[in-house]
Amino acid sequence: MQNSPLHHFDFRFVLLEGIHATAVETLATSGYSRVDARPGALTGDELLHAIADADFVGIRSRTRLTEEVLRHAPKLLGIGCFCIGTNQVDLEAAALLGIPVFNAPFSNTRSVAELVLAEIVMLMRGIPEKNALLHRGGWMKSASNSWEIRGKTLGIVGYGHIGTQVGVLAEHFGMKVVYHDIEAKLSLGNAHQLGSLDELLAASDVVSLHVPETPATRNMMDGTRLGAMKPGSFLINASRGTVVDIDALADALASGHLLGAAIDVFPAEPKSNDEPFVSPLLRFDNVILTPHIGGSTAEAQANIGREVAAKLARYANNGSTVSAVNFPEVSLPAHEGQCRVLHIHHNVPGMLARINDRISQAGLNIVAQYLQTTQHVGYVVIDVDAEARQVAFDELNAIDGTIRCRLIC
Ligand SMILES: NC(=O)c1ccc[n+]([C@@H]2O[C@H](COP(=O)([O-])OP(=O)(O)OC[C@H]3O[C@@H](n4cnc5c(N)ncnc54)[C@H](O)[C@@H]3O)[C@@H](O)[C@H]2O)c1
Ligand SMILES: O=C(O)[C@H](O)COP(=O)(O)O
Repeated sequence: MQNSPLHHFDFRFVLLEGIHATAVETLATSGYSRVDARPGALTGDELLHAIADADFVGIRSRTRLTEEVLRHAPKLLGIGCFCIGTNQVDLEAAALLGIPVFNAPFSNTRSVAELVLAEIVMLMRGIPEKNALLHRGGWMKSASNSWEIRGKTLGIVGYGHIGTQVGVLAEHFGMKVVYHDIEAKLSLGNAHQLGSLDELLAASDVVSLHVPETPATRNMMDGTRLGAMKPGSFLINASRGTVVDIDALADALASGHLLGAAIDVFPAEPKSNDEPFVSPLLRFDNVILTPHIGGSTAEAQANIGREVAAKLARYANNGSTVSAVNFPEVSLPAHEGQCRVLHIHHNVPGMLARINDRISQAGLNIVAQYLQTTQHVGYVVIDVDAEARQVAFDELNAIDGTIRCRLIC
């Protein structure tokens, strides 16, 4: 990793995956004009080459930033996930390399919730298969397997930002809402938290998944869990593709145990719009397939562009790490008239004493000091008078255990 007192307005931002233009506008407003914005996701050597010289990288859900990839970007100071999910980044490796990761935890949640509501109505009316048949010239005017959603039970798995909104919207349609979450949650409206996932599966006419990708949610909906759903019920997944065993879902649809599904996310997704999509679900007319567009609305993408770009710009020119998902969070005021030294270090015993010894031995006057730690990483921010900046930087940068040191004046 390179530690340097580079002027912060020289930073280079690389934005991949067609991040909304509001990101570039927001960075420009903050004084950053060196922005390389590209349309698609990159992999392999193309990715390494694109980010080799970047100070900041912006991605969405498709770009994998593994430890190996991060090690090929020695200047990298910060990562912006212009989406909710951050599972595509090795968060721990990033933290140990001194790289905070930011995301947009709320901006696209309403878009996902609206899509899920529409899918509940479509599935329970049998619209996907009627629509497919009609496109092939078939006419299936029938009320068989066609229901109002009023009075039916929606089971929400993962009652977070999206799950709660789905619940509220579903109640407006007259649905009964039950949910399962590993945390105790405040129930909105008349929603009712159930003690276990199995209880929820047995009670629900529609199950909608809104959990993050974690080891515990991987294949959470396997053959056994799908079998535990009510006969003739429906499954919706707009969370992460790894949460559902797709082959087991295909079996449950083929046997008629499930009457339909709406799937927006897949275990393997094409890297670009030019790659073909392959799935055992292609043969089912009663499955709504969407290409991971739950959060892809104009409103959501414009808001995400602004939100994450603002977080990156704030970290670049102020050092604030508020809402970083992998890093000690420090909220910093402006530092006009002073210089700010940002010191990221391994969180080992005695580190703060070492920092303060260095500062006092150098006779530096500290105007303000901020500290926050996580299990492995510590982040100290020190404001000093402008004339002391180089000494302060050199002293802190020389401390054993330093991961990264940066000066903002
Ligand atoms: N399809 C899309 O385009 C799209 C858009 C946005 C978000 N997402 C995905 O949707 C998911 C949910 O997003 P969110 O913003 O609501 O997240 P959130 O963090 O606000 O909520 C997730 C909830 O799941 C719960 N949870 C975690 N592990 C669980 C488990 N094993 N069992 C039950 N509950 C568990 C958490 O306690 C939390 O309440 C994420 O995976 C996110 O990446 C997809
Ligand atoms: O995590 C998210 O916010 C969603 O999965 C959307 O991802 P996207 O920005 O790649 O559409």
